Amino acid sequence: TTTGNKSVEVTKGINGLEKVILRQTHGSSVEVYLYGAHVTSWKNEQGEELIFLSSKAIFSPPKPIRGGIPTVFPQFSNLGSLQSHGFARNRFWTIDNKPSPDTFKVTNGVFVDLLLKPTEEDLKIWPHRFEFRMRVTLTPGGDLVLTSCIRNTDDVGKPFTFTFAHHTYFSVSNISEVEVKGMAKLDYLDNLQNRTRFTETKDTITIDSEFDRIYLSTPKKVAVLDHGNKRTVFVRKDGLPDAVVWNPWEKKAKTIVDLREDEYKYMIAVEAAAIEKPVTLQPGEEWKGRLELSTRH
Ligand SMILES: O=P(O)(O)OC[C@H]1O[C@H](O)[C@H](O)[C@@H](O)[C@@H]1O
Repeated sequence: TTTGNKSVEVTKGINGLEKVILRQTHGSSVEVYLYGAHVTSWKNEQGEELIFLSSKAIFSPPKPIRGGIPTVFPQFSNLGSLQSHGFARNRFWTIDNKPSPDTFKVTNGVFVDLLLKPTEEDLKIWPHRFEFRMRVTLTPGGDLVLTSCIRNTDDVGKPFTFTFAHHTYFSVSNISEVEVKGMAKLDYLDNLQNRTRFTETKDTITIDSEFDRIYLSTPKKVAVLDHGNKRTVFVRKDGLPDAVVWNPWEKKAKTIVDLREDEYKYMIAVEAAAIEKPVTLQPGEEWKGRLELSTRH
């Protein structure tokens, strides 16, 4: 355990892209790139990396960063006419130094507030004015919390509808050592079978081939156990009823240019999402979502 001061540092990351480093007194840290509001690192107090980042990740716009926590908005996957997973993950966000005080609850963690607003170019592909604020917090105990607030700022009276995911890639010792708990008896849409709906029969999910499912209306708490390094990450979520579980496995991994061939073994994506029931916002309305990742409880 290292001790130091808690801090927020804005610095240059890979390829000169700006990133923010959050540090807590007991040694935990988080890194988030302004490009995509993309978390690329979360370390516990022992300095262990909890988030998977591809060794072949391309930090070069417009390519989204492979690994970390991409922000999927306003469209999950190909469920619409936009590019896969929408555009929030490959836009430059800004640091919001003055979020309105009622946007996020006061916390005693270290945090940074990020903001995305559509450009005129964005409005051509998705004609809706919005403000997407995301607060990235590292709590005193080393938990990572992402709080999102999306507001319809359209003044001509048009609602809009979106799907959403925090596409979290967890770092694991080996995929064969991993269990995901919390999906027992839930319905899911299988992305590998045209999103056909099934009901989960197993209490615990283990993965030994390509896996790509949207579990529907899951509990607020899901656990990702890694027996290889005796670590469990607890995923807590609010406003994000669904959970995507994804591993490309060997064959699909070979088709992903920014993933090393064997790296599918060292990752699992467990994504807090709102997919089955898209969110609609009337002008002036806002939506809030929350994801909390913890190794302690
Ligand atoms: O390659 P990307 O566009 O980043 O998508 C990566 C993956 O994201 C989600 O987990 C989807 O369920 C998968 O079908 C998709 O392959």
